[in-house]
Amino acid sequence: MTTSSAPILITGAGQRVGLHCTQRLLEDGHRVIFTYRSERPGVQALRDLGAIGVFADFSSEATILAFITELKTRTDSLRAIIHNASEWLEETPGGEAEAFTRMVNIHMLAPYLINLHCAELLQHSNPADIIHISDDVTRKGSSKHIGYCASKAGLDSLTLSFAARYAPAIKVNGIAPALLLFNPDDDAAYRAKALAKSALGIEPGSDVIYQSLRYLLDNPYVTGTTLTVNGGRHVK
Ligand SMILES: NC(=O)C1=CN([C@@H]2O[C@H](COP(=O)(O)OP(=O)(O)OC[C@H]3O[C@@H](n4cnc5c(N)ncnc54)[C@H](OP(=O)(O)O)[C@@H]3O)[C@@H](O)[C@H]2O)C=CC1
Ligand SMILES: Nc1nc2c(c(=O)[nH]1)N=C([C@H](O)[C@@H](O)CO)CN2
Repeated sequence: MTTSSAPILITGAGQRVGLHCTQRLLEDGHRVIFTYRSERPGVQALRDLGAIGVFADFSSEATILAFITELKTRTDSLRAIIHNASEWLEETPGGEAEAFTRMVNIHMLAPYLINLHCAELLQHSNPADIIHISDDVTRKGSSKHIGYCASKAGLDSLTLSFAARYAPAIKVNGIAPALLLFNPDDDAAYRAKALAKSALGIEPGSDVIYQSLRYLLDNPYVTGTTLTVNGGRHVK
């Protein structure tokens, strides 16, 4: 399989899923530009592997536009754009509106503005892809992460709209995972409860997202689709 010389852009790749997928894409022979907000060991590890790290804070229109401007000084072409950056915030007393606004900006405004302003960078790639990392929770809602779920549902809508707008030049798809990786502070009771929610009952890790990315990048006949990667939560 020949890989395009144009780099893949992936957001929020300093840790966890984004870090793993970036490492796998580099192993596949892709060039990668990744964004980070915090300087983490994973950021330097990716630089050491030859990836280009660009600072980005997607919490406001101004900082999103500043990133787009900086990106265009680093490349004049892209093979794909993968929107992975995310915050998973619960409703907290007095902090609801601020958290809601942050997540709408990260999960909706950033993909929206980047897709609008950076589609031109994809024009010389064939195939060209935009991939939104969403969440299976949009299927039924979430009583504990109302704003998060709503913002991810908005991202699912962007998948449909941009797929229609950019076809046939650019494929636009989503991936909707359920539990992938626990967080360090998840206790045993939470872990058991989360595992019991799916038919397959496992913590799959990040590679199931890389495998989904690989499928979407390689398949010429899929657009406007959001892949469910949830261990069978919907049949439990
Ligand atoms: N982990 C899981 O089990 C699941 C994950 N998902 C989705 O999969 C994707 C990857 O998940 P995971 O790896 O756990 O994600 P993380 O929670 O680790 O977040 C990924 C990155 O997003 C970046 N980020 C957060 N806020 C901002 C911001 N305002 N501006 C720029 N970057 C920001 C962070 O960057 P930095 O560290 O540099 O600050 C962080 O490293 C996400 O979209 C998530 O919603 C969906 C379902 C389950
Ligand atoms: N940005 C993030 N989004 C999500 C995370 C995370 O750690 N960061 N984690 C989850 C949970 O694993 C959830 O799927 C468990 O039911 C959801 N989104």
